[in-house]
Amino acid sequence: AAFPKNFLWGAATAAYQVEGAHNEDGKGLSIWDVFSHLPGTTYQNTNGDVAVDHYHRMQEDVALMAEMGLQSYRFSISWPRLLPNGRGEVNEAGVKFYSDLIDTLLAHNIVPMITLYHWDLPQALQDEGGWEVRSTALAFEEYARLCYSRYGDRVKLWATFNETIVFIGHGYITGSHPPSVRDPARAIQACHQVFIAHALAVKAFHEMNIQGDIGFVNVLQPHTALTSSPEDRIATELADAIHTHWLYDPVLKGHYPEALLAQTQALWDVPRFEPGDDELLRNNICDFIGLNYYRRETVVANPGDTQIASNHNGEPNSGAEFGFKDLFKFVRNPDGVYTDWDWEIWPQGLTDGIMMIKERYGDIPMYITENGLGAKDPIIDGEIVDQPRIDYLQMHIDAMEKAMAQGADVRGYYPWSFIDLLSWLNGYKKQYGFVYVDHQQNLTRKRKKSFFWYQNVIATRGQQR
Ligand SMILES: C[C@@]1(C(=O)O)OC[C@H]2O[C@@H](O)[C@H](O)[C@@H](O)[C@H]2O1
Repeated sequence: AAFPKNFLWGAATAAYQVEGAHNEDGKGLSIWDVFSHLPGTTYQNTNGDVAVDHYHRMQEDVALMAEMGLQSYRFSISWPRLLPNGRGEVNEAGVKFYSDLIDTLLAHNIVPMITLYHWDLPQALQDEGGWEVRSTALAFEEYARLCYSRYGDRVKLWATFNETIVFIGHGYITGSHPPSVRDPARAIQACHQVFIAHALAVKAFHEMNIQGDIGFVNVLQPHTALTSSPEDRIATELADAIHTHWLYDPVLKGHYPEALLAQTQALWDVPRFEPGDDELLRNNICDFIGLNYYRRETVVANPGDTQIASNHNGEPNSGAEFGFKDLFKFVRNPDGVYTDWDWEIWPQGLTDGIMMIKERYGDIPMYITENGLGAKDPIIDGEIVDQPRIDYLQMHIDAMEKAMAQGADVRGYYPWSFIDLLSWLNGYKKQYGFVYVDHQQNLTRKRKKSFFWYQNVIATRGQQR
């Protein structure tokens, strides 16, 4: 099945990982600006102070996107760049940066897709309690309304949050992300406030009559039991319930999965609802779902403690799998093929995952908002020969096409990432980009082999790959 004419061939980034200029032109600090400066929190003490300096090189970077023929670009807005204190006073220089980015994209016929929250909460709001308190959700609505009012005339594709499982899971369960809490009950309550923030932003989107679509971006993570034992099968069902049903149902069905909700409220009396929360969730369903696919996980029952997997490089495996005490944990599939960061390469999981979402949520429009290979790319005679990335992406485009042939309404593909960027915990060794950044040469950009490969995929609308 050829890809439809209006299918969007894109690529993705996130503000904290590319922009730098962490305290320039009036920007406030985010929790990542603060956390990454704490000793030992990130690999090699890397941080986003400069990142790959996209803030000062935006025109050059968009020109590279245009040269590639990119039809869409998914980026996130740094909340504290617009609202240094999280709410109230607007930093007009920050508003202008994204307005210029949007105008430059449109001038090159590149469709912008905005992610409002890609983990960089204003530190000022964290100081008030962060995602655990309702006032942060209200501040998020104010921030969303500001973005709609300033960019809603030109941007048609909006997503509220990126990967709750990562910023809540690592922020409140493993503690490897800010605010470094390890308490599942607090995690569930924080996650509830995020769902409310999302619903308030969707409600505002409708009230302001913004022309376009608004959605949510989650990790798409199929689970396979290591053995057919009852324990492993139950553990796998629990992994599906927590990683998929709990995180997708509130934004696609408008409520939590009942059985699991009863368990969390019996166990920890969370999530605690405020009056009106039910209606907010029920009345603000997404127009689309963004799916970030990287890997499948193999599951066993977990008699032990919560674990954090790390890769065999010994680095903290950002986005690392974690087990839930006495519930389930992820283990290596003995027959699996793995990346250097211990993520199983399993393209069939993209087909299966898309069809699982279609099965559970019906004909919801979907975008593959992230998919990519994190690797240390080979450099041969000065050329970045990232053939493993080309092979990975080609297999996953095939897998996506298979799901579309089975009737899934997939509307775009955004490989992670347009350009090599700062990995939250893994510094710069873990590269994902079509464009290389030379940290020994003042962050000079260099086209990788995959840049030209993807240029041709786009030019042939997916026929050649
Ligand atoms: C944890 C990790 C990684 O570093 O590999 O997973 C894949 C990708 O997901 C994105 O949402 C993050 O913004 C980006 O930094 C990457 O993060």
